[in-house]
Amino acid sequence: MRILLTGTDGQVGGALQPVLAGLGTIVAPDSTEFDLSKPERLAGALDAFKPDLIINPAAYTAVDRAEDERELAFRINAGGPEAIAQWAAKHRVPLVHFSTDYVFDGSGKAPWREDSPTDPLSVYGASKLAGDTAIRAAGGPHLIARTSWVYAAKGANFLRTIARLAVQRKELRIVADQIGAPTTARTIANAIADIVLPNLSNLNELFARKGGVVNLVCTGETSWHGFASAIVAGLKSRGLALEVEKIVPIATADFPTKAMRPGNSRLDLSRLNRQFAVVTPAWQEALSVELDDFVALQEDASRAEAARQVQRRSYS
Ligand SMILES: NC(=O)C1=CN([C@@H]2O[C@H](COP(=O)(O)OP(=O)(O)OC[C@H]3O[C@@H](n4cnc5c(N)ncnc54)[C@H](OP(=O)(O)O)[C@@H]3O)[C@@H](O)[C@H]2O)C=CC1
Ligand SMILES: Cc1cn([C@H]2C[C@H](O)[C@@H](COP(=O)(O)OP(=O)(O)O[C@H]3O[C@@H](C)C(=O)[C@@H](O)[C@H]3O)O2)c(=O)[nH]c1=O
Repeated sequence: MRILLTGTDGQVGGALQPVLAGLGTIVAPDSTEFDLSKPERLAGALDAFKPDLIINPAAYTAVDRAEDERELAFRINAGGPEAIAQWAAKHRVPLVHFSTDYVFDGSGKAPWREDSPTDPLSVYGASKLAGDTAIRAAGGPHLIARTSWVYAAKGANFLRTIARLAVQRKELRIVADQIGAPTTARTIANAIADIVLPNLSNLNELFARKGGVVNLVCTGETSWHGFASAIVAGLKSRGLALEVEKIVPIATADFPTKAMRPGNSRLDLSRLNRQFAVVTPAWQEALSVELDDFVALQEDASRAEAARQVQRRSYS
């Protein structure tokens, strides 16, 4: 089995790589070898890779920057996935792709279902929705896992932003009126593995029956303020020295950003639970696992830095 896995420098791709190891040959091209912003080149690359399964977490994820880079965001998030999906449909190769809560307008309080009406508020959300639509239109066997608020111990994400700000500032001001489910890349990777691994020999048939979009997030809900507060409490309880004393809940209007973000990002997990018998951990439980990893990485980095300083002193 040859698996083409994109985005392994990113959070979800990085978490998927070890989970899929041992299943066969994993081809993991970087963004120069398999550049989604050049959709016209992807079919040729796929002809050469000859994958039996494609998993595509690569994406343009800079939400605010996308407002100024609309064309690039659409090429990477819509044009690239469209080209991959057309190749996959033509060769009957199953495709796993990822979508976002930002395809919704964030109205109301009810969790969004897979078939709820979409109406993105941002260029990023619109570009991801265009990717989802193109994959469905290509008509091949596919699964689009729609997730939200993704983070990991490594990478560019909210956990690492808050950890950095918490050592720099006495006060953090964090929006408390956007509600969703923080989700670790590890949770996503494990769920995809639970779906894919037992069905490797019949993924086309599985995706034909149960494919399409499936929501995939940790269980429970919180606001970004609730998430930040849990991150800070978790870091403190693990002995990290932080400056922060106060985490002030604010309204979205008090934190102006280039891109608009949905107020209601709740995603309904019934389809994941029923169709795939996958149950994800509570967001607090997943956070605890990730914080252990984050703190271990910090300690490794401090030890490496201390060793470098000793070495520098011994040379001078
Ligand atoms: N992060 C989040 O909060 C959420 C993410 N999602 C979706 O989940 C998926 C995974 O996201 P996540 O792992 O967090 O993303 P990351 O931002 O962590 O990683 C993105 C990856 O995409 C690659 N990439 C970017 N541009 C290109 C390109 N032109 N061609 C090929 N590869 C490219 C990056 O490579 P390089 O480093 O070389 O640029 C990187 O490996 C995406 O589809 C995203 O839209 C959904 C909801 C929430
Ligand atoms: C740093 C910071 C952010 N915020 C707010 C801004 C925003 O509403 C919220 C999250 O900010 P971020 O910019 O880190 O997150 P953002 O990039 O919007 O995260 C999104 O990324 C894309 C890729 C997705 O698909 C989404 O599911 C979601 O995870 O926190 C504060 O209120 N105070 C702060 O100090």
